[in-house]
Amino acid sequence: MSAEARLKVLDRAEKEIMKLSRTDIGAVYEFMHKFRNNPEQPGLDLKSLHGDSRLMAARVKRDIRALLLHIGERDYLLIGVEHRSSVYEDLDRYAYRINRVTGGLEVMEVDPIDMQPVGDSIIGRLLPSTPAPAPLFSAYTDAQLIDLGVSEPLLPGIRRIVSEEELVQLVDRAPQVTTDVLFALYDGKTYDEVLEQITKPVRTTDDVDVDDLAAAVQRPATQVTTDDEALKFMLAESFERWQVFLHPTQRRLVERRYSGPARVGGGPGTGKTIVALHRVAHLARQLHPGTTKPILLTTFNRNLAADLKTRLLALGGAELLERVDIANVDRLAARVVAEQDPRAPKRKLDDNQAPQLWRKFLSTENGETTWDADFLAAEWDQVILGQALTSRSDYFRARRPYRGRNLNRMEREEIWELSERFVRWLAAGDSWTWRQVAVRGAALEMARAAEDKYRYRHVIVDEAQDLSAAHWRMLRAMVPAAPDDLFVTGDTHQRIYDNKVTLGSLGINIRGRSSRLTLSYRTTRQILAAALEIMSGETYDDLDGGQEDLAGYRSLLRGGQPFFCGARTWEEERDLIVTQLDEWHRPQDGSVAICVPTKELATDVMKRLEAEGIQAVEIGPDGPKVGDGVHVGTMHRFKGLEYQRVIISGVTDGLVPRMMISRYRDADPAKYQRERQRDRSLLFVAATRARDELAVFWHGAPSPFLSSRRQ
Ligand SMILES: Nc1ncnc2c1ncn2[C@@H]1O[C@H](COP(=O)(O)OP(=O)(O)OP(=O)(O)O)[C@@H](O)[C@H]1O
Repeated sequence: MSAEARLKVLDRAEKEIMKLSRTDIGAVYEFMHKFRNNPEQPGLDLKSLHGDSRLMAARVKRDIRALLLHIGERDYLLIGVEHRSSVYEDLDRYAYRINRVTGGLEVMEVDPIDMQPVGDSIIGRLLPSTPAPAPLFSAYTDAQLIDLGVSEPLLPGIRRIVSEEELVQLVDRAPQVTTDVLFALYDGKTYDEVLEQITKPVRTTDDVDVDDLAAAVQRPATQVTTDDEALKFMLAESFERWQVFLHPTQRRLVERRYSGPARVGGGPGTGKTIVALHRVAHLARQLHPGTTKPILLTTFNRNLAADLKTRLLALGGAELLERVDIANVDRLAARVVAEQDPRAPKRKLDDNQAPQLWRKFLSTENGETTWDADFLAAEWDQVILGQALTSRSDYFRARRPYRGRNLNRMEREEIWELSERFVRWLAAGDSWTWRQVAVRGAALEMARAAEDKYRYRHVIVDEAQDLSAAHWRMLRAMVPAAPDDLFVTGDTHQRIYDNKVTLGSLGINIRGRSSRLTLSYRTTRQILAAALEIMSGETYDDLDGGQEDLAGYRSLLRGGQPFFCGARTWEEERDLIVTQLDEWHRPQDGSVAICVPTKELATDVMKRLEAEGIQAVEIGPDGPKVGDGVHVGTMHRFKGLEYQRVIISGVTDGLVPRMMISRYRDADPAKYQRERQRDRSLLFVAATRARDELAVFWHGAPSPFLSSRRQ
């Protein structure tokens, strides 16, 4: 009798498939189609493997077999792909278990002779005869390790591990949670820290029945794909793992139903953007079909928005893209204003021109004022626009944190007057700043919301740390308060624009719906350690008035130590850059980037590369101009990018942090601290763009942020 079957693919099998040749991947793809149509068709030769009636093998092609688990009735799970000889030789080496902590299904290989996981035999050979070093995990009992989520069948092998090399071998094919837990303990985290940071986020809330495979396959801890999209991607060579397999912690955040606004934090490279993209796809699947765009996906700047669009297309295709509005937040505000206020000024000025504009305004329009232009510019930018204050009485009542000097009522009256005149003066030149556009956009959207007019059903925000109060007010007003209304991802350690907010005070209550990702997929442990050193000694907020740190932030990737080197002069430092590129064999395929603090240095570096016959490609506001070459850009441009190798150059005292901020040191200590923290974050962002290798150069004295390099 023929009957269709449901076939899912376990991530473990998917990894094995990816190691096959393209022709064999194609054969697996064909096999899956045939199997779904009728698993009993004779050509597939489906049979139970001795030892376990649920474990089955089927024919993919002459020398390849699929290893399957029969979940129940017509449900099967592809758990491995093997060459025929190995399938029939050592069938007992496969073990599958339902993890009691995560409730997920775990499949692993165990040794046929002594039922120990593969790797033990190698470990056995590696063990020196005398004297035996202490096993790495002897401080923990079996029960403790199991409580942390370690897979039980692997325990005997784990007990014998005495070195990092053996640990790496054992965890190579171990389930994800086991790997995470063992590495965290190995890194020196305490039992309680691991329990809190690694186990708790993946612990299932259901009662786990260790025989119920069907329930286990449904849980997020079992990483499966339900269709053959992944294989299609692989064949098209556009496949990236994140498109299909999320870490259980990530998946939980994506699929949860939140009773209101929710926030996901976490260090660089932990997959916040990936989570935001999957969240969009998840929410879109639950919407009624239609032609509208009920979901907004927004971020801080233009090139990041363009990148989100490309990635969302890869994840869900044109169909998903059609339901989602993607725009950077300033463009969104400009759109709102253009739609509702056609008389608004046309020319939009960069916010950091404000001090210069105030100076010009005061000298041409108001010769007699005693106020300092920088002070007024900061008061207008940070307090009036920063808090999106639209009336005189709001300004009289406003708290002015971080502004140093107190202002009495009369002084506020004067500043408000001057600000109004300044705005009129700008408008007379048909100009205003982007911050003004955002404030106007927020006011217009709030007026619409007061009439129950909303633009979206769901709003997803990436790079949330950089949005201003006005941006948040506008976004809040674009979506009605309801479950799953706002979902925001970001990392305050990477705040590189001067916008610090408390979401609660802006009508966005994330209390109790805030989570953090801790596993970096991008950077090696060695690079992470160097980047974290840059951040030492500062405190960071959690976007809601509290503090946040990077506790538990880690990576399973390994590589060489980052290279730090100083030169005497800028000329010599450029020699260092060329030498470093030579050492890397001058790759010009877009895998290397050079990051510098200023535009002038970027121009100098590009000239030097060109003189060397190396194609230098500038990273502009929309990202690198072309994909090839060696990319060169200022630190601000690096947000959202990722390279195999990165050189950060010009990390010199006076450039990082910028010399000009020292004028605030006494005049406005709070501003000084903020600016210094921003520059530190810029360096942190730059350092965490590197996947495999990082080199950091300076000339003269190194930046104070490289404290351990200073004599
Ligand atoms: N589950 C996953 N499987 C495989 N790769 C992943 C996964 N999650 C994230 N990645 C990869 O890790 C890298 C970083 O992801 P992403 O850009 O989402 O991190 P982020 O937290 O937003 O980083 P940043 O804060 O630095 O912008 C990307 O290359 C992404 O493809």
